[in-house]
Order: sequence, then C-alpha cells, then structure tokens
Amino acid sequence: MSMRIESVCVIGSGAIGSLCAGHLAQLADVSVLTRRENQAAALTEQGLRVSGKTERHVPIRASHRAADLPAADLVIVACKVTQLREAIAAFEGRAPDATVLTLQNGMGAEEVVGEHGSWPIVSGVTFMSGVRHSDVHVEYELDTATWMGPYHGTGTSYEVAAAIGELFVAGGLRAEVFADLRPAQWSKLLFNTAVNCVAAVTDLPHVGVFARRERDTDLGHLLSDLVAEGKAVAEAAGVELYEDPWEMNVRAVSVGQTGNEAYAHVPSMLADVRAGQATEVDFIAGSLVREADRHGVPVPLTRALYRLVKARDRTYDD
Ligand SMILES: NC(=O)C1=CN([C@@H]2O[C@H](COP(=O)(O)OP(=O)(O)OC[C@H]3O[C@@H](n4cnc5c(N)ncnc54)[C@H](OP(=O)(O)O)[C@@H]3O)[C@@H](O)[C@H]2O)C=CC1
Ligand SMILES: CC(C)(CO)C(=O)C(=O)O
Repeated sequence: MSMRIESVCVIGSGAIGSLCAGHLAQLADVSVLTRRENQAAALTEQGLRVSGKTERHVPIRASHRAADLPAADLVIVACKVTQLREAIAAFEGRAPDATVLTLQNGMGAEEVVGEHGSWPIVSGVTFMSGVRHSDVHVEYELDTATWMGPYHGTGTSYEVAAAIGELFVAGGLRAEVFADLRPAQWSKLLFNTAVNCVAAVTDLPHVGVFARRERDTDLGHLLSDLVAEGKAVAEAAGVELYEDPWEMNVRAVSVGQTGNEAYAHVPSMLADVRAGQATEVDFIAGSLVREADRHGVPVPLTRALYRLVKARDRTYDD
C-alpha cells in the first residue's frame, strides 16, 4: 500500500535528526521532539539552519514533550540507539497511524521500537554525515545515501519504504530503497565496526590514514583485516554484502569534503567518547561478535576492538 506523508515527527535533533528535519521541512509539516527544553525553545525561536552540502534555514515546531506535538504520518527516530528506549517510550500510545523509520547504526533498533508500539517499521541506515555546530545549526558533510527497506517483523510493505525514500530525495537528501535491507545493513555494520571503533580508541577523525596501506605500520591494514573478519561472518550468516565496506571506507575519506576543508568527520562513536557518554558499541561491534559466535567464526581483532571500546565506555558507565 502506498503512503501519503504530510507530517513528520523527528525524535532527536542531533546531527542526523537535524539533517532530516532541515531537508524535509520544505515538503511536510515537520515537528521535532527534543530531550532538552532549551533546545526546543531555541529551535522554535530561531528555526533550524543547515549549511555545507546544502543551505537551508527553516522554521521548526519543537518540544521536549511528545504530548505537545501533533500526530504524524512518519516518525523518524534519530537519537542514538542507547537513548532509543527512553525516547520511543514517550511515544507509546501516540501516533497510532504513523510509520516509524529507524536510522540507528548497528543492529537492534527495530526491536526496541517494537517493544513500545505496533507501528509499521521501515529500517534505515544512513551514510550521510553531519556535525552539530549548535542546537539550531547542523553542517551537512557527507551527502551520501540513506538506505532503507521494510522491516519484515512488522509486515511493512515495500511501497511504504519507497514513499519515504521519495520524500527524502524530493527534500534534497539521497536515498536508496531495498526490498531486503539486510545486505546493505550488513555492509554498514562492517564499515561502522571497523571505522567507528578504531576512531573511538585512537581519537582520530575519519581521515585518509584509515585507508592507507603503504607501510607495514599503516592503520589501513587493521581496517582491512577487520573488514575481512566481518566478511567471513556475513558469509557464514548467508548475507551477500551490498557494498564492500573497505571500498566504503576508501570512498568516505576521499569524497567527503565540505567546501575547501579536508574531510575530517568525527564518527558518531568518537563523538560519544569525547562527550563522555555511552557509545553504541554493543549494537555495532557487539552485534557482529555475537553473530560470529553464533556461527563459530573466529573474530579476534573485532573482539579485541569491542573490548577496548567497552573499557572506555566503562570509565563513565560503572
Ligand atoms: N552523526 C553522524 O554523522 C552519523 C550518525 N549515524 C547514526 O545516527 C544515529 C543518530 O546519531 P547522531 O545524529 O550522530 O546523534 P546525536 O548525538 O548528534 O543526536 C542525538 C539526539 O537525540 C537526542 N535525544 C536523546 N534522548 C532523547 C529523548 N529521550 N527524546 C528526544 N531526543 C533525544 C539528543 O539530545 P541532546 O542533544 O539533548 O543530547 C540529541 O540531540 C546514531 O545511531 C548514529 O550511529 C549514522 C551515520 C552518520
Ligand atoms: C558518518 C559515518 C558513515 C562515518 O563513520 C557514520 O556512520 C558515523 O559517523 O557513525
């Protein structure tokens, strides 16, 4: 069944949520659920600015209380997966006719959403990147696609995912829609396990050294070895990857320039480490390690990296 999308509610106005809200506001009635009252007030007063790959300045209806926001045809959950349970719980019993789009890296966001409502779910995984300059200003860095597809656990149709993809494209974002998202989701899972976790432990933004393999000591060797472990897990799980995660890594460090500045995206996991907040590692490297164990595939490098990021997480969790 096709879907008319006239209203959108974005949960979480961070980097990705602001990029979605800023682009879709020209096409639909967009509202934003924030965590903090002061961010909602700033968005309401000043609107939302997008700079970089596109330039936008749009008025936005925002609140930190779900009850203040109108029902929506589409709810985009754009907080971190670690924040998802609390964020979506505020929506329980609300927007009964909405479709929910998840955009979290890693695996498992759909299950968390499904615990709080019977909404049809479209799974998404995004390769665009943004950096938040303030509560009302996001820079659009990497203008690559968001991949999306129906989450089969909720009987969502392909047409519903296609309607969301069309909305993204009409709003100036890139999107690709799949009948089965798994091959794309796994490509991104392997990419994020390698790139985000290495960034989190080295404190390096995603720059050229992640793809350099000239000298034996170059970091690119570690990234390609991690990707090779991930590919063995994907094969054992019967997943044929949509894109080669190593090529995704090479492309991201070479095409991501905004204006004349060199691309130096701080991966979302490094942003969490720098902010002293829990990372999404359990849903990214953790998911891959659990899959590896299920299929009896050895992943010593991925496991070591997972433990290193967990050790960092525990410095503020325990
Ligand atoms: N950043 C990027 O470039 C990319 C991110 N991703 C993925 O996208 C997802 C979102 O990441 P990103 O945009 O970086 O995250 P951010 O940390 O930038 O933004 C998350 C936002 O969610 C808000 N939030 C937290 N809890 C709640 C709540 N209960 N109700 C409403 N809002 C809430 C936060 O509020 P507050 O500001 O108050 O903390 C914050 O504004 C992650 O899964 C990430 O892995 C994927 C590709 C690229
Ligand atoms: C932008 C990108 C693709 C780079 O690592 C990402 O997924 C993230 O920051 O989490």
